[in-house]
Amino acid sequence: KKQQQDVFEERYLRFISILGKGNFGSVELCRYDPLGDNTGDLVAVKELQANKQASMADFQREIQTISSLHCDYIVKYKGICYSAGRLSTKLVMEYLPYGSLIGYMEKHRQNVCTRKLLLFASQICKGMEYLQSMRYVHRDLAARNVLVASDTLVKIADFGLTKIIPVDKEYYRVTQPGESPIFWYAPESISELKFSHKSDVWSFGIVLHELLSYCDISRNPKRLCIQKIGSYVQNSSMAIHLLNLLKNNWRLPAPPQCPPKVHNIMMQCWEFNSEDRPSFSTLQDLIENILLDERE
Ligand SMILES: C[C@H](Nc1nc(-c2c[nH]c3ncc(Cl)cc23)ncc1F)C(=O)NCC(F)(F)F
Repeated sequence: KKQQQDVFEERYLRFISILGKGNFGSVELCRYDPLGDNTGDLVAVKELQANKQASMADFQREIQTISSLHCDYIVKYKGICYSAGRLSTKLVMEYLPYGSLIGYMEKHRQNVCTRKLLLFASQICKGMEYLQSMRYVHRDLAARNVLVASDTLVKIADFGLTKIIPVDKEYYRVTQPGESPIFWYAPESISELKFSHKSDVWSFGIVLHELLSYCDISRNPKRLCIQKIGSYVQNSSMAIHLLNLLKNNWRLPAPPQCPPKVHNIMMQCWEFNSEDRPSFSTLQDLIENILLDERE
């Protein structure tokens, strides 16, 4: 179905603030205010940083991806803005006022109970189930790429690394690693740059760990892995050290006060062999069952 508003005119896009910097672009908070009376909508506008090496083709693919997604648990595409001056295209998305999950947890950790964490987890699971149904592999599922729409709704965002699985294959193999977030990567992604729905499941397990750790910076996956590996190891060989740890069955330790049933789900997502990992629909049921079992 056609978006109700596809093209935004740059002259009505009022810059308010920088929301953050992504893989190769920055996202700004703007008000789209054609009437000029501040009654227009707040929007999140992503643009390619001109100097960045990432090609326009990658950004066009990101726009193609997000504009094809229609799901309550995925950040909404609103349209594009052709900025004449800079010959560049801007991606216009809905603005989620509560920001990224990391920032939200830092601020609201006190009044977020385990049930709320599991509600967020099941919503991320539903978003990933939808993404899989569209044959997309996210490749960068992490708490930093989950946005909070309200106290009871989170959405998956940042499709900059998302790829489509070819119909005749089960996985996507990338050519160059890029700035890879290896601490969220499945073993086959680290060793063979292979990405599949099952490697997204591994990353979902890491996100579950982040949620149950309330996105505590002192317990974040990168920090815990480096503590185990040793901070003297330089980046280039960090991947091989992490891979060996995973081969020897080391996994992230259960977060404090993490219910055993939830830690058990994480461990299933972290099965070394991708085919032994649950699907997102199975994960959905596992999480729902915990929510139902532990109803007061
Ligand atoms: C680079 C941008 N970074 C940030 N964005 C926002 C944000 C708040 N509210 C938002 N509403 C819609 C969007 Cl697209 C972003 C924000 N807040 C802090 C950030 F550091 C980003 O896209 N991050 C990936 C993801 F969106 F998943 F968090």
